[in-house]
Amino acid sequence: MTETELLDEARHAMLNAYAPYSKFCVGAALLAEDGTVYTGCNIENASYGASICAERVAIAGCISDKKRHIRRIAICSTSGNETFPCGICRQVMSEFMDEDSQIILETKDGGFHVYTLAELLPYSFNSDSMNSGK
Ligand SMILES: O=c1ccn([C@H]2C[C@H](O)[C@@H](CO)O2)c(=O)[nH]1
Ligand SMILES: [Zn+2]
Repeated sequence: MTETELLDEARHAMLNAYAPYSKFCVGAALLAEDGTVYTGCNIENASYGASICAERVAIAGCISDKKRHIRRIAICSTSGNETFPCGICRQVMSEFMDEDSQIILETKDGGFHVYTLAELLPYSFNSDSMNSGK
């Protein structure tokens, strides 16, 4: 599954976004350890704080299918430019992705830019943080 193929899946998932409040539609597609692709769209709520991002919807599908390792994730949105994942999504990604795993963002020209998780979330809090004092 290439970067472009994964972005195509994300773009397709974006069509299902439920975003009546922000009107900002996001799609995400991730590649699990076994090569399965999981997709997600943002799902908003009248109680705004109950909304969930596309990335976490995709991750929830993957984890509830008992795949615990994510190789890469692609994200696109109606902004037509790079949509960086929010802080909560970066933290959730860090639970299931390696520091050097790829986050693929669609760019304005229809291309993409690849970041590593470490670039987007340096010095992350993880399970090692809790064990380091023992
Ligand atoms: O990376 C992002 C950034 C924002 N959103 C959603 C949350 C909300 O529904 C809308 C506006 O913030 O976009 C995502 O799904 N992923
Ligand atoms: Zn998010």
